[in-house]
Amino acid sequence: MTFSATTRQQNIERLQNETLDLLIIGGGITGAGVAIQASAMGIKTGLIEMQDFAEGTSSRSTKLVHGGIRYLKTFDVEVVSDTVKERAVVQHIAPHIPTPDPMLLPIYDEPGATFDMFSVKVAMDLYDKLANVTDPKFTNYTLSKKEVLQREPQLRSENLKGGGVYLDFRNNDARLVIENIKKAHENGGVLASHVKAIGLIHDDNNQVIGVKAKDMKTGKTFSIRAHIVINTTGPWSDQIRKLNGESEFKPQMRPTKGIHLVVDAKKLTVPQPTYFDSGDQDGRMIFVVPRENKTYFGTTDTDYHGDFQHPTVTQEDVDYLLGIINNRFPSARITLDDVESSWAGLRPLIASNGSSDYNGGNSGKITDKSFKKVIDIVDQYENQKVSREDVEAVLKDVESSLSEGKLNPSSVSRGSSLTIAPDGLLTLAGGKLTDYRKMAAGALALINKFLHDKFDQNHIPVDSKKLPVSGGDIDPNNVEATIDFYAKQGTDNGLSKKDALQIAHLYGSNAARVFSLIGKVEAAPGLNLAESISLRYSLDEEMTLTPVDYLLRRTNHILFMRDTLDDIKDGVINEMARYFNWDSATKQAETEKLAKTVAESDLTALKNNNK
Ligand SMILES: Cc1cc2nc3c(=O)[nH]c(=O)nc-3n(C[C@H](O)[C@H](O)[C@H](O)COP(=O)(O)OP(=O)(O)OC[C@H]3O[C@@H](n4cnc5c(N)ncnc54)[C@H](O)[C@@H]3O)c2cc1C
Ligand SMILES: O=P(O)(O)OC[C@H](O)CO
Repeated sequence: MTFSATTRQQNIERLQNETLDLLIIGGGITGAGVAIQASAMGIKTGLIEMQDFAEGTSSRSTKLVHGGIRYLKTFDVEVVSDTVKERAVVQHIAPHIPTPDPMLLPIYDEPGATFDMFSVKVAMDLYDKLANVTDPKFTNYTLSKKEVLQREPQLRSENLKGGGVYLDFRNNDARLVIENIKKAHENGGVLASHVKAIGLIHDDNNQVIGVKAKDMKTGKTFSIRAHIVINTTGPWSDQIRKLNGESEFKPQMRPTKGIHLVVDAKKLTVPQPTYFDSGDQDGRMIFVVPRENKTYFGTTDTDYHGDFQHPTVTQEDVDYLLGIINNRFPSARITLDDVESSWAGLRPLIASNGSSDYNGGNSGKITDKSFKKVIDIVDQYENQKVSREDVEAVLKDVESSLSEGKLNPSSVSRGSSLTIAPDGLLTLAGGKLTDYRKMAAGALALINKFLHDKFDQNHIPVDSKKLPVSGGDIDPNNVEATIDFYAKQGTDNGLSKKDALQIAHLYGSNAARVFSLIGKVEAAPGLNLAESISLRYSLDEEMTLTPVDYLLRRTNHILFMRDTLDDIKDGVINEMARYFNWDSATKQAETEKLAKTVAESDLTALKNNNK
């Protein structure tokens, strides 16, 4: 089903001229999850995303679908319980994306260790129980020190006590977003990338009835009308909430930056995803994950106040991660020059989330000073010396100062929150990518109620656990066999098995649509047939508008296939220039944007500084 640059133009026209039931601001995983469910329920749904879909946090994660076993240590059992159960759900609705891949958790006997051999078994048993993991192929087990070193001989052996192995899933975060977006489009949703909400529109009762929007490609501004508006802008959530001019605006978000570095697997070899304490007693745990023939590792967790659209990797971030990796894998001796690619993203943490709280509650501790303030003001109120408003003012002040006892970023709960502002603006923020479906289901229950109560609409809820994403028409219990089946359509039409499998793994059941281009699409100059049909499909059906969209988010070329990137990038640019009929200035600008993105990814500036 066409979902192209032309569709984008048509959808912008529709957004200007039709009143929606629901407008979603933000096209990361949270917005995409709301869009697929709302559109499937027959709710007239629009979504605007100011960048490319998934260009925010949802393409910059650790690329896992996981329950966060470390959150058990801060007793965030609710987050773990919700997210670990969601792993299997996401794998069922998007079988070609999350892949089960048991995590190895080496245990070191050192101060501040998150787990020891006893507690890791307890945690893994709880983790499996919460997720109802019963398949002996995936239930957890422990390893002796010798067994751990047999698996990962580069690991430091001093103080190593053994390890735990438990099920988690590797993921392609940006692919999960675009497959939700495409399905929402297939369901009748009206979605457009590079459209930014720049203002809220209110009726005479100061209720939000739409947004002022800006086409970021043309600069043209226009209005979009909707009965309900939901803010799913992740780290940007406060910026949207501020648009309604709330006089007593209190920030809700506490964005923290996390970075990842990618090296060749020959430099750092792990047979499976591996997860261990940083060793710095900072509450951090670090992932090391194999991907294609690379290994990536991360992540940091530092409060961030910079440019949300361009979080960058700093020398300090690199030093921190390389220090940890070279301590844990002493023979690897990874240096900055070994880094082939990288990425930086912002967690949309809820500031008031205490370390053991979920859904935006606030079990954070307040200081004695604030506690005394509350007691005094209530005492004065009881003696009719102050008004109720005076009490409310103090309580509001204390609530916002909950971040007084600012938790270490890694102790802040990864829970989500769904809030309604006085003008009716909904905000769905926080959480993890893993529980996007559940977060969206919660929001849809509220949206459906509003549409019923205020607009007399009756939409039958869908079981989102059984709502496959685009490309997800695959037996979740028989993924490899189904992928092989699809790949055969490629080899039957002359593709190599490797190329056919790569397309089938990336596009799932949509691989059939990609292979149907064979015979219609020639191999473009500088590209082989497989890359040419993959690119054409992405241009026609994934609203791919730029080379960066294709090489960074729709495929893994920039992050995990760096060896062949230089061979194909000119072919991609030339084919897109032909497809879009770019003039030379546009082609030059897109070429420069790609070069800038690749230079940022491979840390050229830091490497030059170190010369
Ligand atoms: C380093 C790191 C590692 C992580 N690892 C994992 C992991 O492995 N597994 C996991 O489950 N979770 C992980 N997470 C968490 C997960 O990535 C996030 O919870 C999730 O991606 C947030 O998605 P979102 O849609 O809420 O936000 P985003 O993906 O940021 O989407 C918000 C979108 O809103 C758009 N936007 C902003 N303002 C406007 C506007 N005015 N108009 C229109 N659009 C606008 C932005 O461009 C953006 O695309 C990680 C996060 C980080 C930072
Ligand atoms: O938010 P953290 O600290 O659990 O880190 C995110 C991980 O890298 C994957 O979820």
